[in-house]
Amino acid sequence: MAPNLHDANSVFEFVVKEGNGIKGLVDSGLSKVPGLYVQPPNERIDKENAIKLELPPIDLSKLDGPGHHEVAEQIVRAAETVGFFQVVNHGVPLHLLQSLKDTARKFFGLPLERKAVYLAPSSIVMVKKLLRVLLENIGVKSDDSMIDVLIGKKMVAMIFYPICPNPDVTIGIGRHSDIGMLTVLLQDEVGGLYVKIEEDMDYEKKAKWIEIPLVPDALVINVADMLQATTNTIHSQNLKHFTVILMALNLDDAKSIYEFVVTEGNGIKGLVDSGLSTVPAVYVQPPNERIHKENAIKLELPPIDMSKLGGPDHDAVAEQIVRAAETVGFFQVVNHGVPLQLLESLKETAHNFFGLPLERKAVYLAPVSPSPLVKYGTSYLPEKEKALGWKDYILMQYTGDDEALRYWPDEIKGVLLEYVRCSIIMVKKLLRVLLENLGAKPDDSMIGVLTGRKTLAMIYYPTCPNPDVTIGIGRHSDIGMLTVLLQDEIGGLYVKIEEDMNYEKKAEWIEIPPIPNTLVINVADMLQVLSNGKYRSAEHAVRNTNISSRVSVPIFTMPLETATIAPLSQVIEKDGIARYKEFMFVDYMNNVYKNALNGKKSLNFAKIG
Ligand SMILES: O=C(O)CCC(=O)C(=O)O
Ligand SMILES: [Fe+2]
Repeated sequence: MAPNLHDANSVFEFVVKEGNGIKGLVDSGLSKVPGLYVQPPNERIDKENAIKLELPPIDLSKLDGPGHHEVAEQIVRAAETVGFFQVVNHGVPLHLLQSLKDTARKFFGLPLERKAVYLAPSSIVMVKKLLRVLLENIGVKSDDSMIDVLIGKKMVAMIFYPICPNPDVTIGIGRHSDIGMLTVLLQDEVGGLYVKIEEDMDYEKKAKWIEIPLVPDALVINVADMLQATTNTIHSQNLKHFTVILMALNLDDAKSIYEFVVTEGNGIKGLVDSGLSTVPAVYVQPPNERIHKENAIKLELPPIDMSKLGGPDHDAVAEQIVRAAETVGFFQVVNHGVPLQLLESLKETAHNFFGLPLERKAVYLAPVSPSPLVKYGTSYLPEKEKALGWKDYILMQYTGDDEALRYWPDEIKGVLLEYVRCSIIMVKKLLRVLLENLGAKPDDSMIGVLTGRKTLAMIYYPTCPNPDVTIGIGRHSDIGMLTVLLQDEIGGLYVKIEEDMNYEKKAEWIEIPPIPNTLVINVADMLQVLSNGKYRSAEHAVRNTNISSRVSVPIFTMPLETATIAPLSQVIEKDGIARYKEFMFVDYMNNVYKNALNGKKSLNFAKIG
């Protein structure tokens, strides 16, 4: 129902209370602005009284080079005079600016609950640089923590100015200054942003306004109240306001979600933090990929006591390990040699890491990571997966302590190194038991080759508003030898039941329940191949929950890339047939990594027949 345009109450009700906005008003087909929107003459902007800002855009790329002083001087001059300037080569990707404008237009056509906003990390980096220059100029040595305080609060907005039938009498936003430190603004190609000329601005012409002209690819920066105050009273402690460019996130637009989550590296955590209440369509799994809790039973195998290996109960414990590897392919271990205190720190460290500001994690995104050993991301192969997984991760290759200390993120490397050191001892013991049972006589060098490659991960599964339709990690088997997994108390790890598993009940999944102080161990593909299929590299997946976020910390032990893998001769002899061919591990790995996760299809590469 369109409002009666002569009745201010009815207009107010329609635009403000019902939330139709000015857009709703324009869409209802009005030809003249309602009285409520007519500004008193002195609040209007007369275009005749305006001049254009003549300051050329400032090239921020020069800030890090020999031109630093000159550019810094330009920034300072602009901040001291007009208080507005424009920047190019600002580090915010240009395609992002375009998609921001596109999304902004679509955005206002969407129902309210489908709107979410996020900060482009690159814009924060730029603001920090500008602020540093401006503070240095007034003699303030700013450190990271001071800058973080000054821009601790970030507000984003997206503003839509509908076409106006009488632009001479209306105002989009009335005269004001911004309250924060610095404002970053992206304007589109329509124009209309004016700065009021003050007497001390030294403009010859008797103009009232300076128009900020349109410069392609530029961002507009303006000094806000706190920076003006800061230049006088820098020690004041309550300076925490700052406004920054926003990015609009259209939750129905798969491309925009992908850019936000994957390309910019906000991850699912960023998505959840932006306050969404339903899962975007790209995360909704086809029904047959979901885990139905009703179809699951709990693993009833008690945890295996690793401390008994080598003692009088050795054979009984070895037997438990072998049985578990032959049946479910998953088991849990206690007295595993990894200090319990370390398990707690690992979980806490994982939560802390994913809680870091985006800039600290996004440096490890694959295209920019300082080392191929470290990779931060969300789905493993997002460009190939039909529906994306509801998780974020950081992956690290272990190639030795020195490289780990040098390249792994500072916040996590200490605990992870200790974890891999203690775990590998246990993995080697398990492997020895499992290989000896097959009739092999594994020496240290064989065990060394088979576990030569180690990949660690910290995985973060954010709370999910619709856990019944998403998947944290889709069905897959691990590719290496044995996986060690620390899971927290939330649960969600499920193993797929196969026909030959001999479960009486008609269940589809076995849940691996969290048990304090234990580690989960599972057989991976290479061990299935070596055993000629005797040990089961089980298909597994992770379900999300809407109760809490979950973390897990796996170590994937694998053969060296150059290792030749084939069923052990002792087993072939006994079986009378080889079920898998001989191949180099690197070829197997490359084949898996080029495809999206797909149950146990990975093993087809090695199958004979
Ligand atoms: O997080 C988990 O519980 C399992 C993770 C997993 O299966 C994997 O990363 O391969
Ligand atoms: Fe796995």
